[in-house]
Amino acid sequence: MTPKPLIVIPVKDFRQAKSRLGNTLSPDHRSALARRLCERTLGFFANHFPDHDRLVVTASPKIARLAKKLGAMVLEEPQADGLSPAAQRAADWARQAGYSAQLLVPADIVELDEAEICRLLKTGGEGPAVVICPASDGGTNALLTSPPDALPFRFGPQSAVAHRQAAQRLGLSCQVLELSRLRFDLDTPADLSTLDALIQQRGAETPQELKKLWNLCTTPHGMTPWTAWLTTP
Ligand SMILES: Nc1nc2c(ncn2[C@@H]2O[C@H](COP(=O)(O)OP(=O)(O)OP(=O)(O)O)[C@@H](O)[C@H]2O)c(=O)[nH]1
Ligand SMILES: O=C(O)[C@H](O)COP(=O)(O)O
Repeated sequence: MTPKPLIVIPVKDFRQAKSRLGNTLSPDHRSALARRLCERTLGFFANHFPDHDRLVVTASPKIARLAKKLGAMVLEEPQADGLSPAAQRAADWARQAGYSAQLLVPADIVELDEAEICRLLKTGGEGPAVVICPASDGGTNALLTSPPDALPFRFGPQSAVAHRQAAQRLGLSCQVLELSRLRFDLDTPADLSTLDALIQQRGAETPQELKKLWNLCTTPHGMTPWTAWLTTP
């Protein structure tokens, strides 16, 4: 058995990603944003958790190449059928490969924090267990399952509650861990406003990476893409 949890990162084709930003960002901006978020996620785990294997689940050959370049293994899915099927596919693979647990993290967290992930990985304990990290919108922004396929995946609206209920129905040890950085993923125009407010609030203390992320949402001319997008014939 491999004692360290497998880090599972599901990534759908960048051109299909961030559809909830479709009325705000142009397709090119959305794709570039999704790619940058994915690169940062893979780079974060490669740099801070090199002793944990990483597995990217994707149907995109382009993302598979990117994942391998950034040190991750790749589990190809025939098509993007949704986050829960992708998570289940990973859990089945992880179980068969001998991993005792898996930590699924979406590739759109704005600020991954090493101390938070260390705390998450230390939670859970022995035996079948689930640790849920809720997103600010009630989703699940990290899910630690031991064994990997300990429970059915219920990603979607209010999935943090759905996962807790599924764990309780199965009599699994279940902890809900609120982590302030991990709660914030970039899905909606309101999340873009939150990112902008975060940058304004931090001012000179703003990490360069956050500024780069924000710059990806604006045109070279400093206009916001929604202006450019709406005025594009
Ligand atoms: N492999 C795989 N990953 C997925 C799939 N659907 C979503 N994801 C990934 O799961 C994470 C959370 O995605 P969502 O926020 O639900 O989807 P999104 O594409 O980022 O945004 P929307 O298109 O607005 O739903 C991201 O890393 C996505 O790339 C899928 O069908 N297959
Ligand atoms: O809980 C979920 O379904 C995933 O984290 C995705 O949620 P999101 O679409 O709100 O990011």
